[in-house]
Amino acid sequence: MSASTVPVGVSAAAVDATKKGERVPEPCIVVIFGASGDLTKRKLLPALYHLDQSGLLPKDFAVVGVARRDLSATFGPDMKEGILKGGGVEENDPKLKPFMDRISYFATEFDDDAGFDKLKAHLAELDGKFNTKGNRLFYLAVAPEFFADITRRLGKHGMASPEAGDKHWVRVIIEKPFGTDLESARKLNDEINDVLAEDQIFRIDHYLGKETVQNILVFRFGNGIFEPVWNRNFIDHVEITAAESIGIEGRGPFYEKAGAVRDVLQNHVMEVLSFVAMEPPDSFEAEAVRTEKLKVWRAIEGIPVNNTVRGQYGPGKVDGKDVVGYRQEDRVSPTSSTETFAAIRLGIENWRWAGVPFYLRAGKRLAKRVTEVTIVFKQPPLHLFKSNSSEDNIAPNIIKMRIQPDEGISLQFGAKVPGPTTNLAQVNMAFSYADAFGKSSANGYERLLLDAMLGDATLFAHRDGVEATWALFTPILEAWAKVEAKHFPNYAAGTEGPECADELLAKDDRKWEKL
Ligand SMILES: NC(=O)C1=CN([C@@H]2O[C@H](COP(=O)(O)OP(=O)(O)OC[C@H]3O[C@@H](n4cnc5c(N)ncnc54)[C@H](OP(=O)(O)O)[C@@H]3O)[C@@H](O)[C@H]2O)C=CC1
Ligand SMILES: O=C1O[C@H](COP(=O)(O)O)[C@@H](O)[C@H](O)[C@H]1O
Repeated sequence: MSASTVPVGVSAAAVDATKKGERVPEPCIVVIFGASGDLTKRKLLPALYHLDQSGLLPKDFAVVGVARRDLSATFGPDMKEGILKGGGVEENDPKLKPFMDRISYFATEFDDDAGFDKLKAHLAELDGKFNTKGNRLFYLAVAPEFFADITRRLGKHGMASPEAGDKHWVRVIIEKPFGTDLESARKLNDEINDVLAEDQIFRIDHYLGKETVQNILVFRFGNGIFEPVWNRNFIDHVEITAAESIGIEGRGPFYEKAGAVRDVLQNHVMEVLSFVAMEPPDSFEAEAVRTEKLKVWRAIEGIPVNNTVRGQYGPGKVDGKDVVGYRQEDRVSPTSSTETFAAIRLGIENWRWAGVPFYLRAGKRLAKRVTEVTIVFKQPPLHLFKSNSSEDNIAPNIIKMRIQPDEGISLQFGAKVPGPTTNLAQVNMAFSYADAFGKSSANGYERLLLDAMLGDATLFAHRDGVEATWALFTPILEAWAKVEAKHFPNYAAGTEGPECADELLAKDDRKWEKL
């Protein structure tokens, strides 16, 4: 298959590796708990389909969706619709029917022991039909309160480890949020480790599946020119933004308990931060990468609450349309104190980063969807040239790593304006993923599902890492919980966020990048 015929959603390199036999998983059944949910339909099934389309799934393979309602009649068509819409797939794609034929639905309550016994028997039957050899990848695409219970039941009903003497494997992918604070994360880790060995557990953060997030490591460690300046001697400060223009998309009960810190900052943004700040690992193996990430999180000094701000959106306009405020969203309290925006300033106390502030922000219903890392460099020691604009003289060099949308990397630098005087203006050198490699409809789950089937945990969270990030955010959440958010709502939907976020940077004489 040439690069131009690689199906959307999967990289040409992955397909090449498969052709060489390097990355084809063993036969297996993927069992998705929460199969009637939003995540399964919008992300997981399209991702599995992209893998199948590219020949990255084993020939002997099946998917079983598990949820409580009897959906046997509607599950197939419903999932097919998800694949067509979410996967950029044509209805007449010849690979669609054979893929759909390998998907089935199984109804049980998650606390029904008889249901789990029947599920075990059902999977054994499918092993016979699809030659899947007893290998299982369980995916817990369910609300966090079910993670421990389902795992316990898998153990109780003999599904958490391969049958005695078998060479087969059982792995479990667990969705986020992994706990709601340090104590609950520790408890959850203990409960899950009671049943599963650490190498069976795949705590997923779909940001790590994004090509542009992985590319942070490639940019830094796969090139010779960036790493020498990637430190406190050259970098003034770092900004990481995860801004969304969408609201809570009908997930009121979930979001009321979560908020921007638990939903995005503690996990997605901290994962990105670890890639930006970590030391080069000894190898690109799970243990080595996780060790370096953990060192970053552990080197972060406690974040004082006055280095944090929170916000909640009120009514406003997004993309020219009126939208309601958070407190008016379906199944949200009209007096809710849940933050839909959070920003923090933190410092990493190690040799590389001492004295360099990192500013992180995440929020919903902002002016634009943009996830981006901005590295702002120090000024040259002397300004020799005049600028065409008053701003340019003080404009620093900036590397922007755009995670989404318009994925790419740009470098801002000063250039001579053509003409008889030596004046300077800021220009951009830009790399665009779409221009270089073509557009992709991958959603981040393709790579992670494939890695889990292969038993490669490099891009998954380890228990120590989850606890280290919770240790940083738990005191903030506790402090916020003690003080009523009387100022909520404090930003209008469709804007740059609350004023207090600007004030956080103004204290340091800095400004956020405009969204
Ligand atoms: N949606 C997203 O974009 C993202 C979601 N996540 C995480 O993924 C997980 C799932 O999210 P999402 O798909 O949105 O959730 P949904 O609420 O859409 O789906 C929940 C699923 O769990 C099933 N379920 C709930 N209670 C029971 C029960 N007692 N017995 C059996 N089945 C039950 C539901 O089945 P039924 O329909 O039969 O009630 C449904 O299939 C969450 O942890 C979330 O944080 C992470 C990143 C993004
Ligand atoms: O985990 C989550 O992530 C999404 C944002 O993911 P993205 O890939 O679209 O950037 C967020 O909308 C959601 O609230 C959160 O649960």
